Amino acid sequence: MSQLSFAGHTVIITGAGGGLGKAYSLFYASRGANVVVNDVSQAASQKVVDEITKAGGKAVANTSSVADGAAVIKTALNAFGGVTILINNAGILRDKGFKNMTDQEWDQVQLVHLKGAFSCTKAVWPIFCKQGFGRVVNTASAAGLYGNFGQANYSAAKMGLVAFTKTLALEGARFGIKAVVIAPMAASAMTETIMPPEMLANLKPEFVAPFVASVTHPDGPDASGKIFEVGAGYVAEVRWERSKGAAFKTDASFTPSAVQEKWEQITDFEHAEHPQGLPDLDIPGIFAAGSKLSTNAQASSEIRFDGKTVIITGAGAGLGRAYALVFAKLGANVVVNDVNEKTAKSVVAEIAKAGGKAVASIASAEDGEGIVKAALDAFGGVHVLIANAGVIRPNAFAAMSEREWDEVTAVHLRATFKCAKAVWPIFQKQKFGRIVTMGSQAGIYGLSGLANYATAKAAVLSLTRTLAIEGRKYNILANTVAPTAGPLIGLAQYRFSASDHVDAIKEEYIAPLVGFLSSEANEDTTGGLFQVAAGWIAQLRWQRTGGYGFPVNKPLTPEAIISKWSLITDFNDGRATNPGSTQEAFMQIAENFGNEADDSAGGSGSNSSDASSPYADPEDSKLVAEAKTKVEEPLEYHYTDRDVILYNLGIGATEKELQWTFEGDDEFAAIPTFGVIPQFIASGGLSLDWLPNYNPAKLLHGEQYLSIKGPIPTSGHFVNEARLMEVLDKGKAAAVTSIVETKDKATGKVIFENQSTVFIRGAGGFGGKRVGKDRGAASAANTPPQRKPDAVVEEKTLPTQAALYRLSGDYNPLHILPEFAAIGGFDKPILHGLCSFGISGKHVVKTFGEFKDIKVRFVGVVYPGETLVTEMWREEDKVIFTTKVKERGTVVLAAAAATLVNAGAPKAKL
Ligand SMILES: CCCCCCC[C@@H](O)CC(=O)SCCNC(=O)CCNC(=O)[C@H](O)C(C)(C)COP(=O)(O)OP(=O)(O)OC[C@H]1O[C@@H](n2cnc3c(N)ncnc32)[C@H](O)[C@@H]1OP(=O)(O)O
Repeated sequence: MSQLSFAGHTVIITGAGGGLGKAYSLFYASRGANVVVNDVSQAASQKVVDEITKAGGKAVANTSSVADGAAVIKTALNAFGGVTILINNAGILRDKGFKNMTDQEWDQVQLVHLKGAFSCTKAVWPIFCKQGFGRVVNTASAAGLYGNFGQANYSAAKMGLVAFTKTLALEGARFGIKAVVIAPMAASAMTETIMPPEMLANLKPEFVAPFVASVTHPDGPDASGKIFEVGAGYVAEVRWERSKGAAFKTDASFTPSAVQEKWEQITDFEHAEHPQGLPDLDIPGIFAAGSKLSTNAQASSEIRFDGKTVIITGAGAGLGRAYALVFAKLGANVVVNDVNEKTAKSVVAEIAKAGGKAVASIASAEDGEGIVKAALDAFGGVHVLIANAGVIRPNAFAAMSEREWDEVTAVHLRATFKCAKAVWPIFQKQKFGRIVTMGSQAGIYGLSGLANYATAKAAVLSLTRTLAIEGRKYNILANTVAPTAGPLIGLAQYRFSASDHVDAIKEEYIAPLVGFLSSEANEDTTGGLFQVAAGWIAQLRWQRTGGYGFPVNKPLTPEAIISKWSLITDFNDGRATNPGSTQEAFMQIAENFGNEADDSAGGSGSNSSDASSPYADPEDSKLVAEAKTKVEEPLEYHYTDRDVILYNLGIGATEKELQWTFEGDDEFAAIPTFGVIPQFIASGGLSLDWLPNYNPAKLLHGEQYLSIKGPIPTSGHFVNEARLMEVLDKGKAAAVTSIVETKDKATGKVIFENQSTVFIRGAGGFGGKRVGKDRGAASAANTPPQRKPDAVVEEKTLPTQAALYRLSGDYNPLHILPEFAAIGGFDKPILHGLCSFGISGKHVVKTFGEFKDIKVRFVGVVYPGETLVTEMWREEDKVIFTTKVKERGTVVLAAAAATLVNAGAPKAKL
């Protein structure tokens, strides 16, 4: 297709001074658009504007807060006379564990993300409606979709924007307005801490901008109301998936215990459905089917709440009242919160009359502390929070006032936050707590006329998910229930006119689910979202298409995205998944790291120089020959006693071995295998992304050879010179050997030579040679002789061994991050090859004395905590050895040997 042009369009991009916003600005400008670069930083926005104008584009800066949308839009009107596209991108982070999150940290995040998107969209809306064209892109996040530890505020805001977008799409359709929401994955503070730089390079904002351009162009695909995850060249669509659920007879046997009894059926996704909007339920049909069922079976022990105190906000009427009555009937002490004193007190009286225990708490639901105090004063504790309070201020988005927006978000969202905050320390301390929050179908699917309500309800959902994540280890379980009940909400959602249906949407049909989720009988359901109506309960989860991974070594374009649209949006091709957490979602994106186009090999040649490599080989393919010519900058390594001790400890030296762990010892020294440490930044940093299908998670250390050419100082300043030495094509895998010379910076004397081979699974098949050259001791087969070993040393590694060893410089997440290890194909993080190498090398030193070189092949993985058994055979000046894992009886180090310094004087200090 021909290049999409944005000539004649004016695009407003908020938060455009850096990162994604900047990438969007540059991209739109490069395609002919007028760009308004909004950022509160004058310097940052002006810099982007300058960059655009210098390149011949058109842009102006705006520095207003996004909460003042009118001021942002005014700049577009003044400079360009109109606006056609709005990208709500501005955002801030105030990450904090929930326990320590302040009101201010909560409010600031909501202000920028939610109120900012509302305000800017409100300001463009009448213009879009009038001109019959408009595009809005809102920025969510994986944290919003799945919840994320330490981001209760951010997750909530981001998920709020999902339902906001869906509602805009519904309301905008008849005006030619389309709204799309993306969850971009781009390099951020979060990923920086867990990803090596070569992985971060995959998360460039330039992989997101073309997607945004594609869905905002008038000729782009219709993605209105849809959700996409975008990053690292990977694009996939996300939608809700709902279990078929379970039906109940709506008589007195519809209890929390009846819900427990059918839990498996409720959460069975075998015949899942994919409703995309409202009305999605045949409420009268569901109700009629339920009434034909026989009495509901009950779980073996009845769910009761004796001795438990339950806070219910907004409990003076409707759903809250129904919950209060059920909890009281089941033995709970109930705190009936409501702003309306009369109704709250009448519910308390109703409970008392039936022999139950309840007190009223007359307060705004935002007064979490006050409500909790009422519970403590009356009952001395609190165990369950049902965050139910809500108001409804329906209005078309075009007419919705700021006040209507603020009131709804305050009562639904801020109040839920405040009440959860108030119960949290109590729940944490007593290691028990149940939280049920109220979602809504409007929050799931969006709903015309309820932009404020839908947004707040979706935000509550992700706040709850984050509470579930953070609360799990304290036995605090948090779930969201999306009820269809009550004349107000139920009828608003289903637009029933006939009063016949009022029976089907009774509030008491929601309470049994809320009761089960709040009970001790619920031992592990947390972070869930349930739809419930008229005697039917189902669970929802996300479903994501298999998506499409674009090559990461080529600039991504909107045209390329459009050409793969059917793959990006196909939920039925057998590749769809159900990510359940931000980490899982990220793993799928990370699989695209290293996805390179075949024709890229040796591509622009920008990395190569004409200099030939000392390791050039006529049998090398062009790809390998070019890679070998690259000359790396020398890398310095500076270390002290402390680094030596840390390394020695990392390979199992003990407090009794003072020569290795106490800098004041007369014989204080590095264990000789320390020689692999100074060079690691150089060999480990060699770029391998020129290999086809290179994926760092699939890299394993294959072999190591270390030659010690001078005494090892206990502190020093070295320089490393690294080269690519050999690249072998092992069919499915590539084996790449580098050589590094480590010299003393002051004297230039070579101290160590290392040859390291890495084995990259899935990166073979590029047509290189298969068998390497004889590299002497570095590639020797070192077959053990046919006799029993001369010495055997056994050592149990620590479960924390990899966590400790990595501090010596190999921060590869494979050794610490379960998600990353999973991408590599392992159940859990594995031990560094060089850690096992060091431990076995230490066994050789302790048994036979110092060595001047050592070589191993890593033939099996070791898990931290396993026992290593080094079997050694003395053969003249060599010690040949094999290392096994005792627990599994597998060989992990083979073809291994060390050449002794003083072959005549074996030292047996075991
Ligand atoms: C300091 C420098 C930078 C280093 C960066 C390192 C970063 C670190 O953080 C990473 C790590 O520490 S990873 C942990 C340590 N390593 C391991 O645990 C790997 C253990 N080994 C294995 O799993 C397999 O042997 C495995 C997977 C390696 C091979 O198993 P298979 O695929 O079953 O191989 P196989 O069929 O037996 O052989 C295929 C061809 O490959 C050659 N080969 C096998 N093992 C090799 C190895 N370890 N190293 C090099 N080549 C190896 C075989 O000879 C065979 O070649 P050919 O087909 O020509 O005969």
